[in-house]
Amino acid sequence: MTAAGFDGVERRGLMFVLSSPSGAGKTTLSRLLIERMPGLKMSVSATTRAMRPGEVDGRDYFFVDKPKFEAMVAQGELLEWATVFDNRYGTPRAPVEAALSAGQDVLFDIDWQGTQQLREKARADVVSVFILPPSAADLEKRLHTRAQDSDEVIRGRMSRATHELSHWAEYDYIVVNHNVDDAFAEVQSILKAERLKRERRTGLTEFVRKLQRQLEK
Ligand SMILES: Nc1ncnc2c1ncn2[C@@H]1O[C@H](COP(=O)(O)OP(=O)(O)OP(=O)(O)O)[C@@H](O)[C@H]1O
Ligand SMILES: Nc1nc2c(ncn2[C@@H]2O[C@H](COP(=O)(O)O)[C@@H](O)[C@H]2O)c(=O)[nH]1
Repeated sequence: MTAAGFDGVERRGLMFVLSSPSGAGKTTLSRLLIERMPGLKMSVSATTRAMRPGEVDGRDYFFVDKPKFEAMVAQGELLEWATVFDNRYGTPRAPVEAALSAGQDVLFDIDWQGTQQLREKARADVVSVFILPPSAADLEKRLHTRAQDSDEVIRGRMSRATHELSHWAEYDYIVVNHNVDDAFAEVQSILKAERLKRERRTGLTEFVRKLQRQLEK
């Protein structure tokens, strides 16, 4: 689970988690992170929810039916899973383990239940960020502007937002998504700083020893 960092110091890969009430901007920020941060791989979840217009199976989600999802759970194929808005969502284990072993960081767009499960499994390697919308009105507007869910689905997501919000204090960082550029810059800074944390830079001792040997010459 180690990778050469950009500066040549080996480090452990990390699991970078974004959570928020539906519509606050996780998907938007995740896409930007994947585009602009080398060494970061998106975890593609499995879900039983219906595909939205424009979504692609295997890119946005693995769309599966309930029996298939239950089989994945039974066979231990999911690192975490939860029921959200009456649908099941879960993180396939194998791609995450493969990415971490290959020295990549992994990005998760999952809810608070999944985040709790990841934390229980790998506390030291999970960095979690909760995204807040600037206001309830903005949140509702964003869900409508996205234009991918029915009014009934949007009402359901808005009524669940309070419960989602109640988990904000479990997260390492809180970002208010007023505008995408600023929120992206903040999330990017968090990832950059976490990549530099001493505890996960397993190659530091060796790196510093080498420096000392050079200095002693
Ligand atoms: N800062 C922002 N200002 C205005 N609109 C935004 C902002 N961030 C995201 N949006 C828009 O809000 C909508 C919802 O964003 P997005 O799909 O990223 O939310 P999400 O948190 O991933 O939602 P879900 O949990 O339902 O998947 C999208 O149409 C997106 O373009
Ligand atoms: N615990 C998990 N939650 C997940 C996963 N994949 C997505 N999600 C969360 O579900 C809701 C709804 O997503 P949507 O795409 O239907 O709008 C959102 O909060 C996601 O973060 C997962 O694998 N595990």
